Amino acid sequence: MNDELIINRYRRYIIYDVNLSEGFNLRRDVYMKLATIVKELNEEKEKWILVLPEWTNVPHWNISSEHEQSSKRWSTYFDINSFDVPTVEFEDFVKLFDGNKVPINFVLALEHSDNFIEDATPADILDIHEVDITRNFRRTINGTIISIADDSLNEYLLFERLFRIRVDGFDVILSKMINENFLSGQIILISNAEIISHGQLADFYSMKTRFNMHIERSLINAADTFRRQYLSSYDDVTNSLNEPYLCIHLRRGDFVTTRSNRIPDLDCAIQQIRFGATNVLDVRNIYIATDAIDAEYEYVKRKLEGQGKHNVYNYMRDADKNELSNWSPGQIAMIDQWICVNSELFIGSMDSTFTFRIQEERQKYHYPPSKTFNALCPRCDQRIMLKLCRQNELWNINIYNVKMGIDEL
Ligand SMILES: C[C@@H]1O[C@H](OP(=O)(O)OP(=O)(O)OC[C@H]2O[C@@H](n3cnc4c(=O)[nH]c(N)nc43)[C@H](O)[C@@H]2O)[C@@H](O)[C@H](O)[C@@H]1O
Repeated sequence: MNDELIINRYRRYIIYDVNLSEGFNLRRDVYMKLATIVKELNEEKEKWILVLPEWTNVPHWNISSEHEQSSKRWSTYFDINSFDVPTVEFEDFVKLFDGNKVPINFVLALEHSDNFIEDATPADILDIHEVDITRNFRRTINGTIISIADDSLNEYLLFERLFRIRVDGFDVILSKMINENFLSGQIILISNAEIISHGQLADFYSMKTRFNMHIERSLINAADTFRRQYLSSYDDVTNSLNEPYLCIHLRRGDFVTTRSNRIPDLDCAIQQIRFGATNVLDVRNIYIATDAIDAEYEYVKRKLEGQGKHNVYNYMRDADKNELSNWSPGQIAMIDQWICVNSELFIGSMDSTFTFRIQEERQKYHYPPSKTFNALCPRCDQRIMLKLCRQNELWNINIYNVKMGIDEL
């Protein structure tokens, strides 16, 4: 970090929070939107620093007390020095204020507008209006004021002025709005930041942001060690022991009930995985990243290994128990992701942001789209598969994200 951006309480800061029901991988996406805003703002004279919100109350994570503190920090999952905007972790930011609450000059509380405007301009931002902070923030039992998306911020922040902003606004519009209306503030909180749309998904800023978001080194090392040990996968592809492997992201958990029409049942998944490992790749090793319960995972493994042609692995089930105790659920999820990033062929789960982040990482390392943007088809009924999955007969590499410029198989 150059001198100009040295973190101190006199610089300008953007803090944001996200609806707490959003999971880890969607929140990662929200960071990318905020990073784009900060980059836009930093094209002007002022230098803004992005405060990285703590990973608190992440759904699906059951954090043990041993990992509680570290699991909140971004540096536990990412090499934050690789980020291409100036950032500070929330915990470190708060420390700059010597135990006092941090004064937030403006809270910009985002709300969805009724009309989504495809080509919105700053003039299309509806209803920027100031509201009485005491009436619009809920009060806790002891009378203090809490923020809109994340109650826990109340402990550290002191809110001065609140604006409700009804917008389906793109990242670029928000940076213009801040420049035009809120530059008198030194610290701004954008609440419910998940509402911001990616205005420039394919443009230089956000692709660069994505590509500069490197996974934390010790997680990569753990994944790489596992790859070598169990999957015979080496970064040096000239190594004579190197073998390709298939990676599946088999999303179960809440998707079994909330998205049952978007994921296959286990037998249908097994059918597709077997086809991928035998007909598409002809590989021995299959890695399954999954949030499945043990009984489901064991069933899939038993069926796939039953014919004696394939071996199935999963970090949480196969890694050394001492090593496993080092990691929290979020870190194990990142290890799973990195193993999938490095597979010869990846097949994910529809609608899962966990899958999307793997696909983006693979793009970064130039894996062919045809081996990256695939998802398990929800049904194995041949008629439906033909309709949904664009591939012949039984197999179905589903070109999932055509917008990303995917080639045909
Ligand atoms: C539609 C939305 O989808 C969102 O899920 P989705 O995008 O898959 O992705 P995430 O929001 O990250 O939530 C998935 C979480 O479940 C765990 N998980 C899922 N798949 C795996 C896996 O393969 N390995 C490991 N180790 N962990 C996994 C992990 O903790 C991860 O952060 C949900 O968070 C929302 O509640 C909502 O349902």
